[in-house]
Formats: sequence, C-alpha cells, structure tokens
Amino acid sequence: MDSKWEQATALLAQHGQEQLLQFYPQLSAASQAKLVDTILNLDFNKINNMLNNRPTAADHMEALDSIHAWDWDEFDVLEQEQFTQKGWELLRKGKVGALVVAGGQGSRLGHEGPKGTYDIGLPSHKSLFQLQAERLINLSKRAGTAIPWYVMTSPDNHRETVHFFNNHDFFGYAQEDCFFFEQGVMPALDESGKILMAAEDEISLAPSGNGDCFAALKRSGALDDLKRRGVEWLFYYNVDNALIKVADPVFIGVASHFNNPVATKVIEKVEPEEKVGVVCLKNGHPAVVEYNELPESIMYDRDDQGKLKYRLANLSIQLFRTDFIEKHAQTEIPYHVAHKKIPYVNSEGALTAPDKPNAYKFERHHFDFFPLADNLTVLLMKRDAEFAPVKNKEGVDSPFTARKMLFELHRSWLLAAGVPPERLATREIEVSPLVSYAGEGLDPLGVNF
Ligand SMILES: O=c1ccn([C@@H]2O[C@H](COP(=O)(O)OP(=O)(O)OP(=O)(O)O)[C@@H](O)[C@H]2O)c(=O)[nH]1
Repeated sequence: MDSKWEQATALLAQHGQEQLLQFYPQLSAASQAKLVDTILNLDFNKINNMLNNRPTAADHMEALDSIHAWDWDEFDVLEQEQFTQKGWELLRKGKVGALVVAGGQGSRLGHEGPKGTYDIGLPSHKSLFQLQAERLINLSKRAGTAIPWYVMTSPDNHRETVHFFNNHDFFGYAQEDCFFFEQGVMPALDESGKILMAAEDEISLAPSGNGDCFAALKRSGALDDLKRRGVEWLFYYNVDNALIKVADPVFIGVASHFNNPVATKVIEKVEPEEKVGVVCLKNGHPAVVEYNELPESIMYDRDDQGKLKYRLANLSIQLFRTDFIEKHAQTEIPYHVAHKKIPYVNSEGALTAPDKPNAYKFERHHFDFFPLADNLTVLLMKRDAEFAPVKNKEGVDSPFTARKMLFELHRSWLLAAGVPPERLATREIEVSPLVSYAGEGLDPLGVNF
C-alpha cells in the first residue's frame, strides 16, 4: 500500500477531514499523487487554530485612540529638504529595497491574469508592473545604485507573473535585482469547518493574505538576499495603486529620521464613512482598524480643531526596518475571516456555484505587524499625488478613476513647470516615469505636443 496515502488517510481521520479523499479511487495515478501531496502539505495545526480562535465580538472591544501623524506640508522648506536628502543618501548607499505584494486574486477587478499585468488604459498602455519598474529605474539611475525589487506572488499567479516580466525584458530593470517569491495558501472551509474541494482531485486553496509576506520573505531566501545586500529598509506596497511612488526618497528620509521599526504613509479620509482602514492606537499600540470594525460611536468624533479623530487612512504604503522583519518572520499574526461565495465540488462530485456566502476564507493582513512595533512613524500626505487604487472594474477605485487621477497629477506637474494651460487644454497628460518621478526635471521648452 502507498505509504503516503496511508499517512494522508490517518491525518484526515485525526482531523475529521476524510471528505478530501472521497474521490480518490476514481482518480488517475497522477491526480492521486498530487492530491495526497497537497494533503500532506496542509498545516492542520493552523487550520484547527483558525477554527478554534475565531474573533468574537469581545475582541472588538478594544480601547481606540488617535495617533500622532507628521503632516508633510507642515514641515518647513529646510526640514523637507533635509528629509529628502536623507532619503537619497540611503538610496545611494543601497540601503533600500522594494516589496510589491502581488499575490492577491483581484476578484473584484475580474482581470484574467495577475493584477500587475493590467493595463489601466493610459495612452502608453503600460501595465501596473511597468509603471512601477520605470519609477524604480528613474530613482536607481539618479542614485547610481541598484534597488532590489521583491515581487510576492501566489501559487496561482507565480508562473504568469514571471513570464510577463520575461516577455517584457523586465521593463528595462536589471534582472538580477528582481526576486520573485511565492506566498502561502490556506484552504477554504465550509460552515461546519470542513475543507472544500475545488475539483475531485483538488483542494480549494486561496492565497493567505498579504500578511504572509514576512514569513514568505524568510522561507524563500529573499530575506537573506536583503541582508546580504545590506538593505535596511523595505518599502512595502500594493500592486494596484497606479500612483505609487515606489521607494519614495521623502518617505525614506522621514522614516529613517524617526527610526521606528515601521513607518506608514497616510492620507486624510474624505468622509467619516469612507471605506478605508484607519491608523490609530489600539489598546495603546499602533494599529489599523478596518472600516467595518470602527465603531459608529467614534467614527464621527472630532478633535479640538474640528478634524475627524480617526481620519488617517491606511494606504498600504509602508517602510519596514529589515531587523523588524527578521524579528517577526515567524511571529504568528491573526487570521481575518471572510464569509464568501466559494464554488466547490459537492459529495456527488458536481461543481456547485453558491448564490450566497457558503464558506470561510482566511487571510492575514500586513498591518497586523504594526502592534508589534513599539512606535510607528506616521507621515500624512496629499491623496492626489499618492493614491489611485484599481480595485473594481467600474465606479469607485476603478481603472477610470485611476487614469483620471494620473492625468490630473501629470497635468499639474506640467503647469508647475511652466507649460501654458492652453497647451494642455483637453489633453490626457501622461508623463513617463523615465522622464519624471514626482514632477521634477520637466522643462517646458523640452515638452513636445
Ligand atoms: O493573499 C493575498 C491577498 C492580497 N495580496 C495583495 O494585497 C494587496 C491588497 O489586496 P486586496 O485586499 O485589494 O485584494 P485583491 O487585490 O486580491 O483583490 P480582491 O480579490 O479583493 O478584489 C494587493 O496588492 C494584493 O495583490 C497578496 O499579495 N496576497
């Protein structure tokens, strides 16, 4: 008898998950082997922990308080210059790396393929990955040094992501400075705690959230690579922010000046009900409270100056100190549970598409590392130059809104550079990141229309 099969059977019996081998006898030898291997790789301790430690209402009764943020516009010109120079110095010394978390499923956008490959419809038709690569190339050239770029994928999109980079010659980025690594997955569970099957020979697995990034950096050897290169700060960002200033020198300067283990960029919420997580203190520790977890009783609270008390929107733009990542690479942060519609194979072997939420998906969020830092540097910036998320196909946070924000920002750069407004009248303005990173270096005489 196959000993792996025996091991898998025993494991499933021990954890009450025998349904996973229900279709085993009728599978091909190859499918049988694949399924058994997947089962043996499941972390049942983690799964049971999730089932037993689901957050309860009591967990949400934390004491919240506002946190201090440094408003960039309130620094004087000299201070701004000092922070910027500090950031450039760290870039020049090769102390900064970039990490894009690109392992999500992008289900709301509904794009076939990894989200970073998405073309938001700019005149250049550059993908999100290309915009990011070119911003990094701009900085790296000016700093005269490499900026290693770590790309976190998932088992679902790893091959396609690497293929896309290869097909586009890494967008001109030095191949040896790109490091692809895969995050982990977690099984989906039905409402009685049974693991779902996606096919007769396949367990329903989904990426386990961007909070897997520290552990995945370690598992993959990317953390060793960071240390070998002497990287001290890792710039963390989402793949889907069309305006992302990857490895922003300004932010690096501020983070390194205060030297807390974690720094985060925030913007002001537009209204109390805006659906963004807020950066604040939770039980005295820095934290992000998601919009659906912020009690209505405090959502509208204002401070002495009439500003919302919980107004600092989390953008998922962070700088993590490498020693902090290393310290917490194996720290277990909590899983967040999402009740979702997840297609599954029923006990008759039929693929079933539920019309209401039927199962739980488990994800860890990178911001759950915040409370582990004694202190957090919070830098408040203006939305227009920082944040254009591409989440939905249409409406808010869509390719349309992201394009519009980018056009407006780039138009403002050209106006500031002295281009007469009438020359920009009805145009869609896109400035290549290879020409300008944040509006600098634009010579109106050199701009051709
Ligand atoms: O498991 C995950 C989940 C998310 N992420 C990354 O975290 C960032 C925020 O991810 P989102 O929470 O917006 O998820 P998503 O992009 O997968 O989109 P939906 O399915 O919710 O529509 C995105 O950059 C995403 O790729 C991961 O890297 N891994």
